[in-house]
Amino acid sequence: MSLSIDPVFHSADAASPRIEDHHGLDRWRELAPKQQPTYLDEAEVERVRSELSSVPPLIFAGEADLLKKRIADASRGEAFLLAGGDCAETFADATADKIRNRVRTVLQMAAVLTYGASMPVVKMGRMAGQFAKPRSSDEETRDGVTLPSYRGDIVNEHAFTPEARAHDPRRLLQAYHVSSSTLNLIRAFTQGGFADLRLVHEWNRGFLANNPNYHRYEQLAKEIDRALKFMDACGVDFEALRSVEFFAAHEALLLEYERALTRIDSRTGKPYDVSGHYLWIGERTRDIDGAHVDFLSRVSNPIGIKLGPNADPDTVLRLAEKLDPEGEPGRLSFITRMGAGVIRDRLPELLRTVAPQLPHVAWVCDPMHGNTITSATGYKTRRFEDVMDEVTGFFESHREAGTVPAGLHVELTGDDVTEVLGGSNEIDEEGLRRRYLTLVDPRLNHDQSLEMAFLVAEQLSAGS
Ligand SMILES: O=C[C@H](O)[C@H](O)COP(=O)(O)O
Ligand SMILES: C=C(OP(=O)(O)O)C(=O)O
Ligand SMILES: [Mn+2]
Repeated sequence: MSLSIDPVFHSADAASPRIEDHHGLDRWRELAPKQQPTYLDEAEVERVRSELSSVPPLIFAGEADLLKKRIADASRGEAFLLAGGDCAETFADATADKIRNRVRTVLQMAAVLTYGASMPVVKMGRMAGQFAKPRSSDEETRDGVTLPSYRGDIVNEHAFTPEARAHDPRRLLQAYHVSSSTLNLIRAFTQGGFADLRLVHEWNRGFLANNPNYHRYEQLAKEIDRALKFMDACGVDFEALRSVEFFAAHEALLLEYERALTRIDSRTGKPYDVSGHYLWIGERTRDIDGAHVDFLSRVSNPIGIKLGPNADPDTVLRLAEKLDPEGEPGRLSFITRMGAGVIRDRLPELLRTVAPQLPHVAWVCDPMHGNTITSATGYKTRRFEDVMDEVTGFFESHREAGTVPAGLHVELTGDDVTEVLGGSNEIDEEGLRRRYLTLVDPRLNHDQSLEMAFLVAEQLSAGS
């Protein structure tokens, strides 16, 4: 990933709705956007909007274009996309250790998947901007007290007090600065030697040595070991494998934030949302005539759309027409999140009806959001076996339809949390109590993430 940020962005017309809006970047304001905060101090919002409109971009438009090329490769089956990270990043967890652990987990998974798929893996973090959460309910009640729901650190604080839960526009600025320092460290890690393939392989050996299911993964691990020794013997330049491309992704939910961080790229004259390389529209905000689809149709980044079990072919085709009228390779990905119980019913129909008309769109599996349950002990959780079953259903459906399974999008952390049931360490309902740290959805822990990578690598190599 290029580190140079060329002076190519004009922010002049990209900031305020009062200035002529050539690109329709403020049209969303007329479309009653869903899931937005309610700010009481409009003057403060205006100050924040104005400041965010003049801060340096977090990414360079050329990087977003490069990612489009990589996603186009994935849509053709010439690469595999791996996106992973927290459901909700927090300001408090933007520490060097936690960022390193997440990047390391994605790199470790990617190394295994690269071998399994015999293809490059496009690495992406739900990181450096994943701070805004859509919620099922506007309010939360505890012991008879009702307060606004937590909507992510960019909106309010998780603590259950009226002050903490108030929507504070200054958090938009804090989110920008935390994203900036997170992305800075990600760039340092991925360009500075931390991503060295030999190092990543050593970490994977360490994971396997301690894994109770070692025998399950032993064969693949030995093959990777031999492949690396073979590369070494052939004189492969491992120095060239010390840095990797790593892209930042988040849900484009808070349109005030995304709008203020949109700039005109002077190379092309087109608007780019420079808050992250890749932006997706969530299941709750993907209405065809809604504000989110309108806004994202006007920026040139690669875009994802979440598709739940109720997504019908006609809606999906209309979304594609609006968001990607030119059928630009890599512009659009469909992130399906159906649920293990229904993916084998719902996905094949979409693949049969939609995929032939949209051959340039990448189909990605989010096996998390359709598989959320509440444990008997009261935790919002997921079963590792359901998550894996959805992944298997995804590969089966694509195999049967003759279409390309282009990637995986998962909620994970690099730490040893106990939020998802199962995996080889057999976290059970009681075990959830030990280290349940997420503020919204349950994440795979480090070991569960790697187990997933080994299991997916098997499916990828079976399909190749
Ligand atoms: O991450 C996804 C959603 O924001 C999350 O699942 C919503 O959770 P809720 O149903 O608890 O509001
Ligand atoms: C909100 C999310 O997902 P979805 O829109 O698919 O529910 C998410 O990815 O955290
Ligand atoms: Mn989530």
